[in-house]
Amino acid sequence: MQEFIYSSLPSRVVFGRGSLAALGREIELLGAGRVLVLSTPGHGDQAQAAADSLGARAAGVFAGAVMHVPAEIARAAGDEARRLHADCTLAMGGGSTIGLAKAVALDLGLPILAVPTTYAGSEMTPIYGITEAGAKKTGRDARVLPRTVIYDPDLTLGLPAGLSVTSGMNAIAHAAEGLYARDGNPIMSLMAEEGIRALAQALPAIQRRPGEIEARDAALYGAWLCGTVLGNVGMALHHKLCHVLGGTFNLPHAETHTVVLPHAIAFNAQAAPEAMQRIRRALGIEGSASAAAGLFDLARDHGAPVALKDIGDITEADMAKAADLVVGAPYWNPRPIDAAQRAGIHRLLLDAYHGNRPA
Ligand SMILES: NC(=O)c1ccc[n+]([C@@H]2O[C@H](COP(=O)([O-])OP(=O)(O)OC[C@H]3O[C@@H](n4cnc5c(N)ncnc54)[C@H](O)[C@@H]3O)[C@@H](O)[C@H]2O)c1
Ligand SMILES: O=C(O)CCC(=O)CC(=O)O
Repeated sequence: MQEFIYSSLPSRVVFGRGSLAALGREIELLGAGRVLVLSTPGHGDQAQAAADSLGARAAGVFAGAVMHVPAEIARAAGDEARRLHADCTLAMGGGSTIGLAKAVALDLGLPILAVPTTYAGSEMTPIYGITEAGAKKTGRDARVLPRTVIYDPDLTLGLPAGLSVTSGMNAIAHAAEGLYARDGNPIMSLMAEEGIRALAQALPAIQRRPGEIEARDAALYGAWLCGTVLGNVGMALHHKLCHVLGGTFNLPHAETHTVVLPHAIAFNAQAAPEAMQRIRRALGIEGSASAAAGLFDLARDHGAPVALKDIGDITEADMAKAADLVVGAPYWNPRPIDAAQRAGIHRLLLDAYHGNRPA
């Protein structure tokens, strides 16, 4: 057995169909009396309904969350929280909304109650990301970890099939990198493998029938596990690539993870054989396909994009700039990233750009 250190993060999870009904009780347990409800612009009505259900404990609604948390939006939400004398935020939505709550927590120390409606996993992590002047800055801070998370699969029934698959792949990416994290441990590996298995089984069912609650339930369970892994152990090359592509080239988050993951896994395959075995097992691969090819097939066969050129305003020439940014400030990786790897990273990005299936 490898040597390891295991410490768990303090958060309370309420899971199950209809669990949003426990919102009032959970806010009361947090001792909050002036809750600012956050959402994206498209979900202002849902946020308002949650605020209405809280009655006098609600201070207001800020429905301005935007992907990758632009710094000016974070400042505007913080100003609104100050103006309303908020003592807590309720983040109802995907990673963008939860990310905005985290930016407010970083600024004002307000506790977060998160109600995730995608599979991105941010609700289980003390990781924040804020984008300013074309660069995404990420960090870890205990203040941004949501205190309470309500997982209600009913709220995910309206998530379109396409976004469900890419968001699920985003979650799978957290677990896949957790399997070879520098600070990995056996508990996180168990969670990672189970999280990938749950999502790999649920996503095809959701794509066939987006309204099937059993599959939604399993996907949210998988997202919880994968998010927990991301929160507890370090990220590596795959996340670095996605942070550069999202922060600098404004590519959509979940789609970028979906396209890049097979290529990052292929790049790391020889350096992390046990992780590859676990990913293959979790994906249910019986033949000779690699973990990387299995992930590519899971995305391609269920309607998700597999090429960067198809998901945003980005050119083949941008891949060289992205490679420079990744190599210039790398995250730890099982296959170390230094200047000598630049050509390999550039090749990886070109494969992702064109949507080539990894061997
Ligand atoms: N810090 C972390 O640990 C962490 C982890 C994962 C992702 N993130 C961040 O999260 C962001 C991406 O989050 P995301 O992929 O969840 O996307 P998102 O939150 O931007 O949501 C995507 C779109 O789907 C809509 N939506 C959300 N839930 C819905 C539902 N149930 N039904 C219908 N529509 C719904 C949203 O309104 C939005 O328009 C990125 O900024 C990323 O960096 C952070
Ligand atoms: O933008 C953030 O909040 C960081 C995102 C992160 O670390 C996980 C991810 O890329 O999905």
